[in-house]
Amino acid sequence: MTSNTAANVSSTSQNPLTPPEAPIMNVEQPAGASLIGGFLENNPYFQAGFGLMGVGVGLTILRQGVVLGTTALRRRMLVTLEINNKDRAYEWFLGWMANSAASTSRSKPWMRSHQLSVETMIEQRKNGSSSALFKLVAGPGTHWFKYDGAWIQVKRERETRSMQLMSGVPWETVTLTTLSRDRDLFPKLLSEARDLAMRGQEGKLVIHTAWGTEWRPFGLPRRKRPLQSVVLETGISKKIQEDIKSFLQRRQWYADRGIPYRRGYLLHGPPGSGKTSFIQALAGSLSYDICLLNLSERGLTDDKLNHLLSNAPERSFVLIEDVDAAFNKRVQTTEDGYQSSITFSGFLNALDGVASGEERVIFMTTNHVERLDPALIRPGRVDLSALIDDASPVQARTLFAQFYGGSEDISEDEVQRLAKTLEEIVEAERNAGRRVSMAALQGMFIRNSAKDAIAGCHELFVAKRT
Ligand SMILES: Nc1ncnc2c1ncn2[C@@H]1O[C@H](COP(=O)(O)OP(=O)(O)OP(=O)(O)O)[C@@H](O)[C@H]1O
Repeated sequence: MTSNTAANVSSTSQNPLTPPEAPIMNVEQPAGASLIGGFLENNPYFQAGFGLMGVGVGLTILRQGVVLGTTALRRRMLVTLEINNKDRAYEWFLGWMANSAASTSRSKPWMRSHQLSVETMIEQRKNGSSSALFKLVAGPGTHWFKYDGAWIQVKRERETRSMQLMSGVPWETVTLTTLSRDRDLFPKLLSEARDLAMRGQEGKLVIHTAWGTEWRPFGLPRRKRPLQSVVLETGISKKIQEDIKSFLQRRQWYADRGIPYRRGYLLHGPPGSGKTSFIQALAGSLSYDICLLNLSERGLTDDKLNHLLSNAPERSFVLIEDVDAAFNKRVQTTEDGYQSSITFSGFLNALDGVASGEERVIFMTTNHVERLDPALIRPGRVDLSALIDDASPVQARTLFAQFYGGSEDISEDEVQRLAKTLEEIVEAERNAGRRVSMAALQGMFIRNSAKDAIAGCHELFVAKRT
C-alpha cells in the first residue's frame, strides 16, 4: 500500500503541464474494503437504514425545536406561581379552592375535579360536643378553574420519595398557571384566600400543636371563651392581665435595654381549678393563639424543642401543661420502655432561647409546684407565678350566679339566694378542711337546674359531714 501511494505522488510531479499543487493522497482501498463499500452502496437495506436514521435525527431535531419553541412560548405567554406546603398560603389556597368548589353560586369561581382529597376537621359546638367536618380539597393531579374571567390550571404534586425530615409529611407543591396578561390575578387570588382563612378564625381561638418541628393548627378554630367566665380568686385574673398587657406594650423598652423580649408565667394548683381555661380565655381576649407543647411527646428532642420554641407563630402563647411530668421519671417511662428524650438542661436552654428579639410568652401549668426544680422557676424563666386554687366560697357563689343568672326559668333574686347558700356550703367545707374543685361544681351545674344543683351540693357535702 505504501509503494502505491509513492508511485501516485511521483507520477503527478513528473507531468510538466500540470501546475504544481498539493499532493493528492490517493489512498487506494484494499480489495476487501472496496468490496464492502460496493456491497453497502448497492444494498437497499443499508440505504433504507441510513434513510431511517436520517429521518430519526430529523425528528429529534424537530422535537427539540418544538420543545424549545413551546418553552419559549410558555415563558412569553404563560405565568406560573408555585406554592409549597411550607408556606402558609398553601393551606389558604386549598381552603379557598374547597370553598369555591362547594359554592353553588355561578358568579363565584368554580372548580370541577375528579381527583379530590379529604381533610377532616373537628368542630366544637356551643354545648361542648364536637362533630367531624369533611372538607374536600383538590387532590394530587391537574385541575382547572376560572377566576375573574381567566382560566387557571392548578397542578398539585406530592413528592413520594422524600418527606419533610421532622414532620414526616411529604413535600407538596401547587403550581398555578395562567396567561401572562392575567398575572395580576395571583396576588388578588391569594389575598382572597388569606382573607377567607382569616374570616374563619375571626373571633376564634386557634390552637396549634407541634408537628415535628412545625406548628400546625389543631382542629378548627374554637369559639373564644369570655375571660370572666373563668372565675378565679379575687384579684388574680386582674394581676395576670395587667402584667401581660404591660409586657406586650414594652417591646421597645426591652430592645433598648438589650433584654430578651420574653415573659414566663406559671399557674399552679390542684386539678380542675381553671388554669388551662384561664390561659385560653386570656389568649382569646388578647387575640392571641395558643401553641400547645407536650414535653412528654414521643420523639421530642432538645433540638426540636428549641426549634419549636424559637419558631412559634406570631401572636401566640406557648402553653406547656403539667411541666413537672416531663422530668418525673415515673411518668416519663411508658409501658414500652420509651423515655422522653429531652433533657432538663435542654429544656432550660430552649426556654432561654437564642432569638432574644422575638416576642415570646410562655405559660406553664402544674399541679405540683413543689416538684419543680428551682432553676426552672427562677425569674427570667418564670416571671409571674400564681396559685389557682380550688373554689373559695366567693368563687363558688360567682360561678353559680353566672351559670344560672339571666335565665327565664328562675328569678334573679332566687339565683342570688341560692348562690348565697352555696357560698355557705363551700365555706363550711373549707372550715372542715375539705376542698371543692371548680370543675366539680361546674359538673354539678351542667347536670342540674339551679335548685337541684344546690340540693346536690348539700347532699354531697353537708349530708356527708353530719
Ligand atoms: N375557675 C374556674 N372558673 C370556671 N370554670 C372552671 C374553673 N375551674 C375549672 N373550671 C371548669 O372545669 C373544667 C376543667 O378546667 P381546667 O382544665 O381549666 O382546669 P385545670 O386547672 O387546667 O386542670 P388540670 O390541672 O387538671 O389541667 C373546665 O371545663 C372549666 O370550664
